[in-house]
This record gives sequence, C-alpha cells and structure tokens, in this order.
Amino acid sequence: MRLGLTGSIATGKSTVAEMLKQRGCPIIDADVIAREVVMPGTGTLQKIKEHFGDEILQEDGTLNREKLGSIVFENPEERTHLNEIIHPAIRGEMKRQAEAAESQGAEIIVLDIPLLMESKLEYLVDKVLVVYLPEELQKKRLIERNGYSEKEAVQRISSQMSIEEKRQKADEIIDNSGSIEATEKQVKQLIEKWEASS
Ligand SMILES: CC(C)(COP(=O)(O)OP(=O)(O)OC[C@H]1O[C@@H](n2cnc3c(N)ncnc32)[C@H](O)[C@@H]1O)[C@@H](O)C(=O)NCCC(=O)NCCS
Ligand SMILES: Nc1ncnc2c1ncn2[C@@H]1O[C@H](COP(=O)(O)OP(=O)(O)OP(=O)(O)O)[C@@H](O)[C@H]1O
Repeated sequence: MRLGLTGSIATGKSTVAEMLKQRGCPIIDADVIAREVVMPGTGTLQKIKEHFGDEILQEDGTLNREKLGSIVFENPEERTHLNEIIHPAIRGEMKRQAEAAESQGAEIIVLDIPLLMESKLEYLVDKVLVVYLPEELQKKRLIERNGYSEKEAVQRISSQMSIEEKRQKADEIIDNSGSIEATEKQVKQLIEKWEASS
C-alpha cells in the first residue's frame, strides 16, 4: 500500500514519518527529493536560473534556498512558476522510488508529501494520512523551530491549504497536538489496523 503522509508546515509530518520508519516502513520524502532535483548540473536548476536570474545561486553554484523562499512565499505568481518548474521532476522521482520499494517487497510505503493536496497528487497513493494540529499551535511550533517572525510564519502557513480543510479530506488523521507518546500510540494503532486488514 502506498500511504500519502501529509499535513501542513510544522504539523509534525517528519516526526510521524520517523515513527513509521522505526516500524519498518520505507519513507520517500518529497522535501529531500525537492533538494536533490535542484543540485548543480540538473536541468531543473538551469530552468530556475533562467527564470529567477543568476542572483538566485550562491557563489558555489548551489541554489540560494533562503532567497528563493523569500521570493516565492511573498508572491503567489512566482510560487506557481517555481512549482511548474520543479514539481514534475519531484513526481517522477517519487514514482521511481515507490516502484523500487515495492519490487523489494515493502508492504506499506510512505510518501511524505507536504503539498499532496495542493498539488492534487492523491492519485499517486492509496490512502491519505493527515498529521493535524490546530493552527495556533502550528504557528507556535513553526516559530519555535525556525525562529521566524510572526509575519514569516503566517505567510508560510497561508501559502498552503488550511490544515482544517486537509483534515476533512483525509482518510486517516493523526492528532499531533498532544505529547510525542500520544502521537506514537496513534501511529501504532494505525499500523496494527492496516496489518490486520492486509
Ligand atoms: C522555496 C524553497 C527553495 C525554500 O527552501 P527552504 O529550504 O527554505 O524550505 P524547505 O524546502 O525545507 O520547505 C519547508 C516547507 O515549506 C513548505 N513549502 C515548500 N515549497 C512550497 C511551495 N511551493 N508552496 C507551499 N509550501 C511550500 C512545505 O511545507 C515544506 O515542507 C523550497 O521550499 C522549494 O524548492 N520549494 C519548491 C518545491 C516544493 O514544492 N517543495 C515541497 C514538497 S513537494
Ligand atoms: N507532539 C509534539 N509535541 C511537541 N513538539 C512536537 C511534537 N511533534 C513535533 N514537534 C515539534 O514541532 C516541530 C515541527 O515538527 P516536524 O518537523 O515533524 O513537522 P513537519 O510537518 O515535518 O514540518 P515541515 O512541513 O516544515 O517539514 C518540530 O520542531 C518538532 O520537534
């Protein structure tokens, strides 16, 4: 089964992915792939440079992520443009890795995709699991983790579909507003449920 793991920024996807990994599920991480597909020498990085200009690269030729982030999170049109450049490469690589994990006999394969719903990628997976937090707590954890100002945090949160809407569209929900142990318990119960039904 291909499980789409999603949520919104800082709701706890990586935390839950790590728990699923500990229980033996292979994880395919869209954020990691998003970094790989813009390595120096890739066609994707070339296209980003053509659109955003040479200033978007650092002196060593790698992408200046902070600078690109500050452009695309302030400007929805630029964000759409970046998505059009980078998302096809991410999708292709995710599919390739999922097929490889399946051919090695994995039963539950986790595709960790922050923008699964925004990018309409439900077709890539069999079930969607949303890691949920009320928005106020999401903002608090984001500010604590990244040291963002209130404005930077709100800009990033509002550049995604709201977590309430994602929760309504989910097949399964993990509520990560409690302790790590409480989240761990929900992960365990879900795995047991899937294993019993397979
Ligand atoms: C703009 C970039 C360079 C900023 O890099 P930075 O290192 O600061 O952030 P990072 O990649 O760790 O992303 C952090 C979180 O921001 C959110 N996010 C990233 N890209 C987007 C986007 N295009 N739209 C909305 N939210 C986004 C996601 O929740 C993600 O988990 C980078 O996020 C990027 O290349 N984005 C486009 C690729 C993409 O859509 N990635 C999301 C996974 S599919
Ligand atoms: N149950 C919890 N209690 C307290 N803090 C938590 C809990 N779960 C996660 N966190 C913390 O909240 C922050 C966000 O969690 P995490 O990095 O897993 O989110 P994410 O959804 O993967 O984020 P992103 O979308 O940015 O990749 C981290 O600093 C993490 O340590």
